[in-house]
Amino acid sequence: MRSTVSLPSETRSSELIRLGCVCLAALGLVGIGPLCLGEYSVDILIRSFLFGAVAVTLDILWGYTGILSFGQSAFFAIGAYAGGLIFTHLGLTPLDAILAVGIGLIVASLLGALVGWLAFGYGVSDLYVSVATLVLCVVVVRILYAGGTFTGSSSGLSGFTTFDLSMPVWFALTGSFLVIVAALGWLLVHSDAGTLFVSIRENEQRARYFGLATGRIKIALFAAAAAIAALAGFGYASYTDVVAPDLANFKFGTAIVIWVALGGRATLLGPAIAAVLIDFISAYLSGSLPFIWELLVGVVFIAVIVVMPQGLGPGLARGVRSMLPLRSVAPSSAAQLSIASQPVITAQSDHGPSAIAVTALSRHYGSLRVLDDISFTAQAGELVSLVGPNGAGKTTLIRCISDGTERSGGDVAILGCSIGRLTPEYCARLGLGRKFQTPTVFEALTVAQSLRIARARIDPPSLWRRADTINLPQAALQVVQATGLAEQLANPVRSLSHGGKQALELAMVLAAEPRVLLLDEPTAGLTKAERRLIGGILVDLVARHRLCILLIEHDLDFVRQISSRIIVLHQGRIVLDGDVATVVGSELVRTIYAGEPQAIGAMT
Ligand SMILES: Nc1ncnc2c1ncn2[C@@H]1O[C@H](COP(=O)(O)OP(=O)(O)OP(=O)(O)O)[C@@H](O)[C@H]1O
Repeated sequence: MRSTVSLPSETRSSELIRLGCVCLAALGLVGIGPLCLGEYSVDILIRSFLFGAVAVTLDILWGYTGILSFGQSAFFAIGAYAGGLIFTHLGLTPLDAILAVGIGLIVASLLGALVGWLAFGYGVSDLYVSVATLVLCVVVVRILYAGGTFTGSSSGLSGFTTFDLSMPVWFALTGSFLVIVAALGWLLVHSDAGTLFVSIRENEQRARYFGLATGRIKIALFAAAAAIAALAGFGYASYTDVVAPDLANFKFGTAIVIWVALGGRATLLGPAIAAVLIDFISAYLSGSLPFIWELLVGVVFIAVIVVMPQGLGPGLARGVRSMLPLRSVAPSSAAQLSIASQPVITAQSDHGPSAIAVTALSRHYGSLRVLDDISFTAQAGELVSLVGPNGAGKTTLIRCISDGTERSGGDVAILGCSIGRLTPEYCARLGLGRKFQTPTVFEALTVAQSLRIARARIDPPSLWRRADTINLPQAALQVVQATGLAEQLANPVRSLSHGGKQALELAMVLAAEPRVLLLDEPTAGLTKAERRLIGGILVDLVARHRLCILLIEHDLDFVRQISSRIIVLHQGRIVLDGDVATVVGSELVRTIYAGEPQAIGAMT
């Protein structure tokens, strides 16, 4: 059975109305700006608006998705040089202009995809992304220097013929560009796809274990951000008719990072405003205080980071909210649960391939052999408990079953398919669900958003819409309802208790509709009643839906009540594999647990 969790939908429409009002107000300001401002201010702001748009792209990358890039300057320069080079060497026909925009967009997005592919390779730390983008800036600057008369080398290109537009028109064009980029960015980050970006920032590993190809998502996002930065760069070259290698410099790249940090990460509007204001003020200061203006900007940056580590945006937003009687977002209690009768977890045949088949599996860290010659199978309709003393290798075994890159030797097959060297997201796509030992959740998301992310592979998220319902399988809904999560759908996950997070992770794993479940101590931290309930749900999943569950538990009483079979692991080897009565009555198990009297008590 699949159930539908309905969420308050009026929130989205009121948000869209507010966005429309803000955009109209911003466009109004852009319209009247040249009438109120002096020529110098208009000149600076035309440039600042373009920088503001680039800051928005970096905020989506860094603030929302956790990708700290210093390379937006390089993409900005690529767009600028595409314009500069075409206008210098070819001319300014409409075809030339289209060619320049096209080349800028294509080169920037392809290079973005390439750098993303290199930077987001698995096993690579987040720091590598920042280093890779710094290197990108250096490489682009060196290429521009090496271009000789073609790129103008260190002097760049200037004085090329460009669009003959008045300052008010440029002001309207670049201002509207900023408003459009910010509005589209807002729609994106407030859509289900935006929630997916935040889930990657919060806990990429968890997202991957839901079968989400986070590397590909980040590459696509990085390439799109590169393209928009290039478009802004093209606008810059077209307006100023000057391009220089400094545009690609990591100094400019770092300035964009500072704008975002000052404006407030993951606020979108904050970085846009900060970029415009700082560039505008800097232009004035650099004229009147040529030797110390950079120092002043640095001091302000440090002061803001110390006083408001989250930047100016969130503080300003709080101030505005406290002054204006804005309607608050509908509370979680407004969410309704309804059930649609539709079979989702299909009953599995007992005659197919084994749900889990592990053959001669080994895992060693250097000379330390943690797992040795592990072989067993588990069928659909079996609840196999994996027990053993601390350090026996239970978690390592689950890791090797759910991630093809983990094991040192042997083979693992899920539902008849060998996982080979598949990474967790592709193992998950074979029908595998994994719950981690400690609650592994998305702290900054709400309970409802977390459940939606767990379903993202099955119900792909929209790039601009936020769904007002979540389809959940019956088992996930049962966990949500029985553990009180249903009343906390709009609450942030970080506000949940340890037990609440445990229950949420289990509900998320079940929401992804796995056919093979790997559960590492799923009831740790739950109350006795909740444990009973979870036990009942697991038994039901196995009995009615013929799922296969491999469960690690230290509470052997719990194990005895729900298991159809028990595997005992000791010092990285399987020492016993049998039904509950055989294992409980085993002298060998008593000996293994000799140091743990409580466990023996529970087994007997
Ligand atoms: N990345 C690693 N590098 C080195 N040794 C590791 C690594 N991961 C696990 N080990 C070692 O492997 C052994 C088994 O660890 P594992 O966590 O699988 O045991 P466990 O049976 O799950 O224990 P527990 O019940 O306490 O969770 C331990 O001795 C541990 O120190």
